[in-house]
Amino acid sequence: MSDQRPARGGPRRHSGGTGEGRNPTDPPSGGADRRDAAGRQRHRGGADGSRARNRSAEAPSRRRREADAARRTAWRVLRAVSRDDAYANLTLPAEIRRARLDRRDAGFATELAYGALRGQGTYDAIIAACVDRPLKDLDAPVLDALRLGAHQLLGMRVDAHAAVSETVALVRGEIGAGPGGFVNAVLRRISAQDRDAWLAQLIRERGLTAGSDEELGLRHAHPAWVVRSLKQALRLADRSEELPELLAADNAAPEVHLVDLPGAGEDRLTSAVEAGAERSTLLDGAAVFRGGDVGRLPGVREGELRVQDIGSQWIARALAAARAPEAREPDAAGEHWLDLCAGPGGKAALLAALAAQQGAVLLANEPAAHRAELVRRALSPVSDSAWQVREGDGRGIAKDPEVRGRIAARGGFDRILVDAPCTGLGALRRRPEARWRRSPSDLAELTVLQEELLDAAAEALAPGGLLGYATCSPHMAESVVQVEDLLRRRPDLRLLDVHDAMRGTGTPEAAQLLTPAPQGADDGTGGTAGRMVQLWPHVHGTDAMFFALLHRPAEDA
Ligand SMILES: C[S@@+](CC[C@H](N)C(=O)[O-])C[C@H]1O[C@@H](n2cnc3c(N)ncnc32)[C@H](O)[C@@H]1O
Repeated sequence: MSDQRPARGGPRRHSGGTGEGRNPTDPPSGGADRRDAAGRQRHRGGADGSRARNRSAEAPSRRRREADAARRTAWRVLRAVSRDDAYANLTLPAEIRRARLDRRDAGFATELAYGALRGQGTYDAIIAACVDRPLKDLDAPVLDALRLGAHQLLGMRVDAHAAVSETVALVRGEIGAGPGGFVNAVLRRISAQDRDAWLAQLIRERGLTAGSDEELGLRHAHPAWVVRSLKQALRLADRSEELPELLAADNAAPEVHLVDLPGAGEDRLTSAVEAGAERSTLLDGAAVFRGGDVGRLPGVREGELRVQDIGSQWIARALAAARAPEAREPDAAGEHWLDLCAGPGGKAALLAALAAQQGAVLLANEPAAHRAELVRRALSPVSDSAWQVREGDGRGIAKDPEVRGRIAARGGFDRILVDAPCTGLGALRRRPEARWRRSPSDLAELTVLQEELLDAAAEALAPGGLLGYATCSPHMAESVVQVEDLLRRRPDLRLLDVHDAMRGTGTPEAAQLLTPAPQGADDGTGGTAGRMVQLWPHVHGTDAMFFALLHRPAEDA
């Protein structure tokens, strides 16, 4: 049996629990498989379909047949992601509720599922080195279990014995007895060396050069094309040497950030601070919460205290506070604001609250009906005289007769936010599976949509108005290049230095962290990047949000 042979790559670190194990080169799938009454797959075992004779060193009565609830929850999340293209951040809370996990187990399931998903590319490379066939030939449920096992062994402080035996129990309970031996044997091979040793082996075997996109991608579990995009964006910001830090930050769980909607009544932030949150050092009205269940904080259920990345808050506040160069009015009273891509309503809620304070009104636009409903819900704590939701394609907004009627007197909207659909490469911390699901081909479609939304916004902008363009992606094609292209198509627009508005709304500490890209740098973008802001997880603790501010000078200015 394979577990009796020295494992590849070094001495065994532990003896393993079940003692059961088939050679990992035995197929776990194929014609020999059958399903039980519950539709779960049962594996008969060997390549020839004969019943496996892998017996545990433990007595059968002592072999665990069921996984613990936390591991089962994590496995279900991985199954939903790989089988149904589900989003882990939506599936996980539902699975945690379904399994009624307590706080500790919920934390374990979260770390397990998110870590296995984030690390998938690297774990798959390691698993592939332990089996003799392409991973696509493994049963998907078995592969998901192996990923969970690999993350426990190489990415968490889980005892190796427990990692192997509990994962095998998970496989037995959820898939069938047959693949239990296979999984046991593969995990034992994986456990033979630690993550660094595995990386060194794979890098050596693949002949990867240190610091290459492929080597960094393997080391930090990012596809090479994503590494390349982030590298380019960092170079533009004169932060090239920070790439490993950024990649590492993408693999860390983001902190929970809170925003207290201004004008919503009591000071919810103070209550949150009393309950353990810390006021943000970057932005007034924001806090960081590390205390677990955010739902128990006063105001969260009512939607007045909201979970929102500080980068998003900062952008909404900067747009609301920005002043056009020729602005005559001291404030935004009487202005019409537009959030063109509002769903699910994070920035729209803050914008609406700020609009209400300043005597402006916000139109929040979102084409997807269910997301438009989320926007309505997000805006509900704010007086409904300050906002309205439009359900429709943002590209047609300037031609919508109802919208035209509303803004006719001002000649357009005074402030527009285009928080465009994008690859989300700036929010990889939040969406653990996204990096493996996205591909460079997504860019082609998204950049066309971004361009069309920007054109529509420019058309709907009033003379003297401000247009904010945000993406949750530092990819140059979705950020700086979009703005450059818009300026070429619309010579009536001017690019403002958005640092002024960002510094004006952030704390002095935040202002210090805003280092503009070198002006006039030979960056292939015309040197305008210095007037746009790129936030970074490893610098600002926010998502890698991009923000640029444009202005349409009034004709008489
Ligand atoms: C990045 S999200 C916006 C996030 C939002 N601003 C927030 O802070 O919660 C982009 C949104 O644009 C919407 N969208 C997609 N196509 C659109 C279109 N043609 N016009 C307007 N919005 C669109 C998506 O449904 C999605 O809700």
